Amino acid sequence: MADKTRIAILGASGYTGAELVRLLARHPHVEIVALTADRKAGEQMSDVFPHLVMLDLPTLTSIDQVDWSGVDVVFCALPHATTQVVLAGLPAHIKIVDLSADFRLRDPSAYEKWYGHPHQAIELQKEAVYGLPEFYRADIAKARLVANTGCYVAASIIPLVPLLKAGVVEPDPIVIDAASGVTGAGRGAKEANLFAEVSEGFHAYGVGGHRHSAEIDQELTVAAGREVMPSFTPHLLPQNRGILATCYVRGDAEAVHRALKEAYAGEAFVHVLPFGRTPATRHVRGSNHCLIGVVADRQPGRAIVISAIDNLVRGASGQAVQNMNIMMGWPETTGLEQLPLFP
Ligand SMILES: NC(=O)C1=CN([C@@H]2O[C@H](COP(=O)(O)OP(=O)(O)OC[C@H]3O[C@@H](n4cnc5c(N)ncnc54)[C@H](OP(=O)(O)O)[C@@H]3O)[C@@H](O)[C@H]2O)C=CC1
Ligand SMILES: CC(=O)N[C@@H](CCC(=O)OP(=O)(O)O)C(=O)O
Repeated sequence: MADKTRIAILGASGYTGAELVRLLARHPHVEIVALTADRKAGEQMSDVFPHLVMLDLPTLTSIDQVDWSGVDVVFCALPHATTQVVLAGLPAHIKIVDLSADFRLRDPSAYEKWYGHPHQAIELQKEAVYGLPEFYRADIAKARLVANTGCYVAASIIPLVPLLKAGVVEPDPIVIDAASGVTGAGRGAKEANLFAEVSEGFHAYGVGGHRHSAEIDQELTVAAGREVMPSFTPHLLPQNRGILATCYVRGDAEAVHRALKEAYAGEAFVHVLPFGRTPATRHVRGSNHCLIGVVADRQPGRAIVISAIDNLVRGASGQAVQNMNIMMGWPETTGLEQLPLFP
C-alpha cells in the first residue's frame, strides 16, 4: 500500500460525494485519487462545487475510467440499484464504504419487496456489514464492504436501539416522527424539491410506507430480540441540512435517560443532553455529532426521545469516514473533529 490510503469517491458530483471530499481533504491518512460523475464527468470539481475551489482535486471521470490498481478504498455515493451493479464489478483488494441503501437489508427478499426489483449482487450482500459504528464496531473492523446506515435510520435507531436492548421501553407501540432537510433527496433536479414546493411549508411524505421503515424494523428487531415495527413518518423541512427524529415510547422517562447516558458514555459522536433538554438540527450542522434529548410525557410511563443529526455528515459522509477509520484501524474521530457550525 502507498504511504497514504488512496481513495476513490464514486458519485463525487452529488451532495454526499462533495461532503466526502470536504471531510477527506483534511484527513491525515488519505489522498483522493479518483472522483467520478455521470452527467458531470469531464468537469472540474471546483466548477461543480465552487466551495471546494481551494483544493487540488482530480478531474471528475466516468467510473469506467478509474484505474482500480491505484485505489485502496472506495466510497460509493451512487443512487441505489446502480450501486450494486458497480460494486459487484470491483476488484477484491478494494475496501468499500457504500452510502446507498443497496447492502443495508440483510434479507434479499426484503430488498426486493421495498425496492421493487431483485437484488443484483446477492453474493456481495452476504459479506456486507451494517454500518452503524457504535453498534457494530467489531464487525466493521473486519469488513471489506460496509453498508452505511441510512440518514433517517441513523437518527431513529441511535436513540432507540439502546432502549430496546436495555428493556426500558416496550417494543410496541413506538412512533417515530422524523423531518429532513432537502439535501436528503440528493442534488438531482426533482419537481418536488423546487424552492416553491418546499419553502414556507412543511409536509409528510412516504406516509405508512417509506423504504427506511424496513431498515428501522431490521435494526430494532435485532435489538429487542423480537419483531418490532414502529410507525415511522418522514417530513420535508424547508432547510438544507438536518434531521430531527421525535420518538414516542412507553417506558419510565428517567430510566430511558439513564439507559441512554450509560449506552453512550465515552462515545465521541453521541451526546445525551441533561434530562428534560431537547436538541435542534442547528446544533449539529456540519458535524458528525448526534444529540439526544429525553423528556417525560405528561402521562407517567411515556417518554419522548428526540435526536438531531446532520443528514449529510452523521447521516451519510461523516459516518462513512467513521466507518473507514474503523476498517483501517485508525482512531474513529480522525478527520471528523469539526464542531457544529452555529448559527
Ligand atoms: N443525501 C443524503 O442526505 C443521503 C444520501 N444517501 C445515499 O447516498 C447516495 C448518494 O446520495 P446523494 O449524494 O444525495 O445523491 P446525488 O443525487 O446528489 O448524487 C448522485 C451521484 O451519483 C452520480 N450518478 C447518478 N447516476 C449515475 C449512474 N447511472 N452512473 C454513475 N454515476 C451516477 C451523479 O452524477 P452526476 O451528478 O454527474 O449525474 C452524482 O455524482 C444515494 O444512494 C443516497 O440514497 C444516504 C444517506 C443520506
Ligand atoms: C429528504 C429525502 O428525500 N430523503 C430521502 C432519504 C435519504 C436517503 O438518501 O436515503 P437512502 O440512503 O436510503 O437512499 C428520502 O426520503 O428518500
